[in-house]
Amino acid sequence: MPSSDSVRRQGYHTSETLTPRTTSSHSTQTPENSPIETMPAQLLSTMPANGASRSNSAPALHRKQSSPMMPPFMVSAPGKVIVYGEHAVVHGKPAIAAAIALRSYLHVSFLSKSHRTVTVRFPDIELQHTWNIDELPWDTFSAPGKKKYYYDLVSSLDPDLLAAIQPHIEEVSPKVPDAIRKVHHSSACCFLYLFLSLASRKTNPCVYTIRSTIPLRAGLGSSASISVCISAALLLQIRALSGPHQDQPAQECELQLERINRWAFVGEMCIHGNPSGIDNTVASGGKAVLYQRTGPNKPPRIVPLHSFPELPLLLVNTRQSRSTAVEVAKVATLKANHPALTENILDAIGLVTESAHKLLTSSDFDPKSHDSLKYLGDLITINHGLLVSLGVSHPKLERIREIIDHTGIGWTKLTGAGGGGCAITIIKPQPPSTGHRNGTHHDHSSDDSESEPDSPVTATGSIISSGTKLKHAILDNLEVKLENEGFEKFETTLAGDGVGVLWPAVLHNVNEEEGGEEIDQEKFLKAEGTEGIERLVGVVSGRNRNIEREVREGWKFWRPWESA
Ligand SMILES: Nc1ncnc2c1ncn2[C@@H]1O[C@H](COP(=O)(O)OP(=O)(O)O)[C@@H](O)[C@H]1O
Ligand SMILES: C[C@@](O)(CCOP(=O)(O)O)CC(=O)O
Repeated sequence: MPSSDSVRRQGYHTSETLTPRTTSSHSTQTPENSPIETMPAQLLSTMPANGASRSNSAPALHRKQSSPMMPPFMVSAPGKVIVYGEHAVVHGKPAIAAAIALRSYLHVSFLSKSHRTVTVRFPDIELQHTWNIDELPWDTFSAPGKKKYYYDLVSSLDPDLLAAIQPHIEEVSPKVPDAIRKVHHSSACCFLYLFLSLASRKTNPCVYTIRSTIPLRAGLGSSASISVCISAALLLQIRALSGPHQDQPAQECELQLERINRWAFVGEMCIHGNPSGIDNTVASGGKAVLYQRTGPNKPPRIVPLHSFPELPLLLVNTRQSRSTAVEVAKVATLKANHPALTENILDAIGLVTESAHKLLTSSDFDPKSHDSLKYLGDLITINHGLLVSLGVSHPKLERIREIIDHTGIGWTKLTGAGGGGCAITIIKPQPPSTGHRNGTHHDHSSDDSESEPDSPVTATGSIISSGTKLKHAILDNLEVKLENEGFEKFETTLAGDGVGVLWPAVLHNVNEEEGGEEIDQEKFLKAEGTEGIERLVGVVSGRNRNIEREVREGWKFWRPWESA
C-alpha cells in the first residue's frame, strides 16, 4: 500500500499549459489507445456531447507530457427506495423507485508513474487491495471479439473475461471468513471488470477509495450506487463523458447518463448476477423512474419521472437481514396456493403504482399542495397493506409502522423485498395533531390536519414555524424510541440528484485556505460517519433541518430535467 504521502498530490499547477490535440474518431478513441488521462473541470465542459466524435476543426485539448501529478477528484451516486410496486413488479406490474439523499462517494487519487499499481480502498467492507497493473489480463480484454468500447451496450458478462480476472480476484482477502470474502470478491469483481473494460495497460496508477452513507444489504441499492461511481469515474478518466456543465442540452445530458448507466449495469451484474437494472438506472439519473418488465428477453419499460417531488423522507432500517430471493419465493408460493386472490392483490398493487404515476404526470399536479401529498400518502398506506397481505412484512417492520403511526407524522410502508430491511415514511407537510404530541396517542380522525387548530398552514401550503418546531420535536422523540428498540433512523429526501462529480476534489468555502481545501485520501478515510463524510465533501444535508434543500458545494450533476 502506498504511504499517505505518496498518494498526496505534489505540485499540481492550476494554470498548467494545455496544448491542443487534433483527432479522435469513434473507433480510435478506445480505452486501449487512450490511456487514462485526467483533465480539469474546464476541459470537461469543452468536450463534445459524444466524447468520441471530435473533428479536426474542434480540437480537444490535452495536458503537456511533463505535467505533474493530477489532483484527486470525486464521484458520488445515490441509493434508492422503491416507493410503490415492489413484488408486483416481479409479476409484470409497474413499480416506482426514487433516488434518496444517502449516497456513496468515490475518491480517485493519482500516484506517480513509477508506481505500476491500482489500489481499491473500500473501508465500509474492510477491503483494501493493490494489483500490479502490468499483471492484469489486458490481452484477454482487448482480444478481437472480446474488446468492448465505452459506447458499447454490454448486456451480459463474458465468461472468458470473468475467467481471466478470477485469479486476480482470488488473491483478494484469502484469509478472511467465507461470508466476508464473498462480499470482498463481489466488489473486487465489479471494480476489475469495469477497470479492464474501460481503462488500458497504459493507465496512470490510481487509488480508488469508496465510502458510503447507504447501509449495505438493506434494499437501498448500495451496490448500484458504487457501480455507478466506478463507471462514471472510469468514463471521466478516459474522456468518454462531457460535462456535467451548465447549459448542457438535455439530449447530451441523457446520453452521458445512459453511458454511465450501461457500465454501472455491468458492475451490478458482477455483484448480483441478474439484476433488474432499476437500481443502477435510479442511481445514475436520480429523481424517480417508473419501471415495468415487458417480457422475457425484452428490455423493460423505464419512464423517468422528472416531476417526482423532492420530499422529506424518514427511512428506518430494521437491521433485520433478509433475502430478496426468499421473499420473492414466498409470493410465488402464495400465488401457487391462492392464484386468483394473489393475482388480485398484485393487480391492486399495480393500480396503486399507476394511480401515483397518473397524478405525478398530470398537468395540474402541484407537489406543494396538501391534497396531492395526501393522495400519494394514502397510496403508500394502501401499498403497505397489500404487501402485508402478500406475507412479506415482518414483525419489526410492523413495530416500526406502529411507532411512527402513533406520532401521526406521515405515511409508512415497507420498501423493497420486505421480511426485514427498511421502512419508509413520507412526512406530512402539516404537523400532527395535539393528540400525537407525546407520541402515545393516535387519533385517526385528525390525520387530515386541515382541521388542525394549532398548525396553521399558509396560503401556499408552507408551515409556520411553531408547526415545524413541533414536527422536529416529534422526529427527535421518534429517533430515541426507534433507537431504543434497535432500529436505525435516517432523515433524508426522496427524488434527488443522480450521479455527481467534484473535479478537482477541492472545496472553496470550507475555510480560508488559499485556492480552497483539497479533499485528500487520508482526510476522506478519517471522516467520521455520515455527517463527517458529508461535511468533508461539502454537503449540507437535508438532515440539517434549518435548510430547505440539500447544498453540495462545487458538485456538478447531469440534470436532464433542468436542461434545455
Ligand atoms: N460501500 C461499499 N463498499 C464496497 N462495496 C460495497 C459497498 N456498498 C455495497 N457494496 C457491494 O454491494 C454489495 C451489497 O449489495 P446488496 O446485497 O444487493 O445490497 P443493496 O441492496 O444495498 O444493493 C456488497 O456485498 C458489496 O459487494
Ligand atoms: C421484491 C422486489 O420487487 C424488489 C426487491 O428490492 P430489494 O432487493 O429489497 O432492493 C424484487 C425485484 O423487483 O426484483
